[in-house]
Amino acid sequence: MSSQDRSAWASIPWTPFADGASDSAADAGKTLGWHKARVPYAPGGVSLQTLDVWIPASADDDDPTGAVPDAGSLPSRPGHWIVFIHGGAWRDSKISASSFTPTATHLLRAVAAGSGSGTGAIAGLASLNYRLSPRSIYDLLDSARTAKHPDHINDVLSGLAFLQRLGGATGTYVLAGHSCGATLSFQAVMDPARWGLATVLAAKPAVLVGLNGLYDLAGFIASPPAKYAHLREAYAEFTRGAFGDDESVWKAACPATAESWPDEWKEGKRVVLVESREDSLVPYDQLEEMRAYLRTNSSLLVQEREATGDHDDVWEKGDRLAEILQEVISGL
Ligand SMILES: N[C@@H](CC(=O)c1ccccc1NC=O)C(=O)O
Repeated sequence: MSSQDRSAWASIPWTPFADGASDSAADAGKTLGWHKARVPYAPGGVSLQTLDVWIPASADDDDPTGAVPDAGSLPSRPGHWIVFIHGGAWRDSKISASSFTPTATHLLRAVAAGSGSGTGAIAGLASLNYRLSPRSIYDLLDSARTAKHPDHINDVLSGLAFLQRLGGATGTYVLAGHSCGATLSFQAVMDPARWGLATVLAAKPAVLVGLNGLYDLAGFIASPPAKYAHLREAYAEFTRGAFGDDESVWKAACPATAESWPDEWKEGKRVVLVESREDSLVPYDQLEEMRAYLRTNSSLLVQEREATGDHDDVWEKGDRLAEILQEVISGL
């Protein structure tokens, strides 16, 4: 860890993470853990090159007078890390790392209730921001919103590497991503040289969890399923916005069309694909294509889990996502 890493980490204090929405009045306001919001992970970086971290309260922290962890420390807990990458078509500034908050609440509540200890223990949670592509010309005035592939994946890898230098997300950890965040999760286990990058991770994740993911943009744009045909222009617009006009770049970047990448993921154990049949923005076909690719091109264990509701419900509610992540963690 460099002194630059140390001061970036220490620049954000730990704050108590309280149970804001517990059904049980007795639990409301209970400290579930400690939270750091928007920690800068890139030296001299912009507002979106930041990450959030949550650490479960330990038994010692139950004392209401228990001291807040030192801003320079990353308290160590037994168990596994989960890292989340949000979606929003590489451009929606209303969606950020904080979209993991409902899920983090459910997970840390389970830890506090004792159902998340032992084999299913959680060492920490992280959620990454990354620079976005412009949605309109006005966004070009904001240096956090002028990203073009591979800037998004570059930021994701930089955030992960930073967290690992601090001692988080080491060992056997889980990387989960929603929508274009699922695309980014799969890109994160490919050789960074594919993107002309040299970012070194201490370890890649052992499990990927793709939620309502985008896995083949060129295929969707060429022939969208009938019920989603009205979205073709929207897909073409955000795909060009993120990757440019060259279709071969889209194919090389998407995990269901990029060639023979599973060989580059030595740590890979398992892929969990989650999709809702009620998703009005991403068709189930994307999951099916990803599953077929993995069955043909890898010996990874591929599992499918259903979610309900529309595209964003899975992270807006967070209960089903927490359940899936707990199941994944207890299988490690
Ligand atoms: N609200 C988004 C739309 C969006 O996120 C989206 C639309 C269609 C398919 C996938 C999407 N998001 C994936 O990250 C936007 O502003 O473009």
